[in-house]
Amino acid sequence: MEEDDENPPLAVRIEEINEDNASVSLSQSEDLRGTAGESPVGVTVITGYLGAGKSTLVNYILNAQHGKRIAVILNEFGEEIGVERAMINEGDGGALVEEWVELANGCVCCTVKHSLVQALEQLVQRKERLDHILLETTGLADPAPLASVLWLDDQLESAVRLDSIITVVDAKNLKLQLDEYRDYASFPEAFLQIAFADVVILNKIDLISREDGVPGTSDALDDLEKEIHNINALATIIRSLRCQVDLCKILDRQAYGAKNLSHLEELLEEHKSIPSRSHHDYSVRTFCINEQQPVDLTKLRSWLEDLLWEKKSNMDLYRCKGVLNVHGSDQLHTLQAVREIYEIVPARKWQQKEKQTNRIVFIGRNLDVDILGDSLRACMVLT
Ligand SMILES: Nc1nc2c(ncn2[C@@H]2O[C@H](COP(=O)(O)OP(=O)(O)OP(=O)(O)O)[C@@H](O)[C@H]2O)c(=O)[nH]1
Repeated sequence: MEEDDENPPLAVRIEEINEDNASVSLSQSEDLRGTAGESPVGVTVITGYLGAGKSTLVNYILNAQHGKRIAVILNEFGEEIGVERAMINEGDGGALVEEWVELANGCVCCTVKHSLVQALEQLVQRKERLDHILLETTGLADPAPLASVLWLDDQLESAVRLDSIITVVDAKNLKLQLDEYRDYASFPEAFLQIAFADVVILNKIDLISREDGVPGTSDALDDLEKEIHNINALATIIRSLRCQVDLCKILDRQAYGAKNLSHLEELLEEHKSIPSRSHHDYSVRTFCINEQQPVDLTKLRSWLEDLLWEKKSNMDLYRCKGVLNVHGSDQLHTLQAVREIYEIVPARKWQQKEKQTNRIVFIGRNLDVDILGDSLRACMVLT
C-alpha cells in the first residue's frame, strides 16, 4: 500500500479462516524470515484484563513524540473491532500508524496463529521499514500462544522478534479479580497475564487514594505491587495514570534471547532470595533455585522437557528464566522458557572471578520446590 499522509491507511481485515485450514503448523512462520542484515522488528504484546487500559496505552504510544514508525495489530472479538478502531487515535503526534491489521476471529489460539503470521508478514514486507509492532490482545487472551508464534520465529532468523509482554492492570479492580479465583484450581486470565508479563503497568492509580485524599500514593498501591511480585517476581512494575509511562521502559526491552543478558542477570541477582516453600503451592507463584554444581546439558534438557512437555508432577510451569553452569563449557548459558517452548544458548564466557552457578527462576502454578530442586540436582555432574 502506498503511503499517503492525507489519507490515513485503512484497516486490512484478515479473512476468517475455516476449520479445515485452522490448525496451521508453526513452520508457516518460515514466511516471516528476515532479509539478511536487517535486524528483526520488535513486537510488543499488550495484554490485560477487560477495561484495564490497553487501548489507552496503545493510544499513548502512538501519540508520543518518538518518531518511530509503529504498526498496530488488534486481536479483538469480532463485534468489538469497530469500537476499538474508533477509540484509537491514528498517530497525530509523531507516530505514524502505517496500517491496521485486525485479527477478526477471537483470541489468539491455534486458529488465529495463521492470521497472525499473515498479518505480521504483511507488515514486514512493506516497502517502508517499520520500527516496531504493537499487538493488542483481547482482554480474555492467554498470552502464551502468542509468545510461541513470535519466539519460534526468532530461531528461524525471522523478520520479527518478540520484544516483551506488557500487561496492563487496573489498580482499582485487580485485587478483586485475583481474590475471586485465588483458591480455585483454575485460574483466570488475570493471573496468567501477570505470570507472563515482562512489564506490568499498574494503571488507574488516580482511583486509589490515601485517606487524606492524595491520589496515587496509597499504601494500597504498595500492597498491589507486592501481590503482583508474589505472582511474578521478575516483572518490572510501572505505576501509571492513563498509561502515561516512559516509553524507554516499555519499548525495545529485548526481554527474550541472550542479547539482553545484563538485564537478565540483574533480575536474577535481585530475586535470588525469593523464598522457597517446602510444600506444594497451588497458587501462581515465583520460585528461584540456586545450585552451583555444573549440569549435564543433555540431562537438563530432558528434565526441562519432562516438566514443560510431560507436565511431570502436575506442575504448571508458565515461565522460566535463568543462567546455567554447563559441564564442559566455559560459557555461561541462558535459559528462557515460555510454556512448552524453551531455549538454552551460550551467551558469553564466564569471567575469572565470577561464581559459576545455575540460577533458575520459575513462574507457575502447583510448583513443588522440593521436587524441582531434587530433579535439577539429578542433572548435575559431581566434580
Ligand atoms: N480513572 C482512570 N481511567 C482510566 C485510566 N486509564 C484508562 N482509563 C479509562 O478506562 C476505560 C477503559 O480503558 P481502555 O483503554 O479502553 O481499556 P482496554 O483494556 O483497552 O479495554 P477492553 O478493550 O475493553 O479490554 C476508558 O474509559 C479509559 O478512559 C486511568 O489511569 N484512570
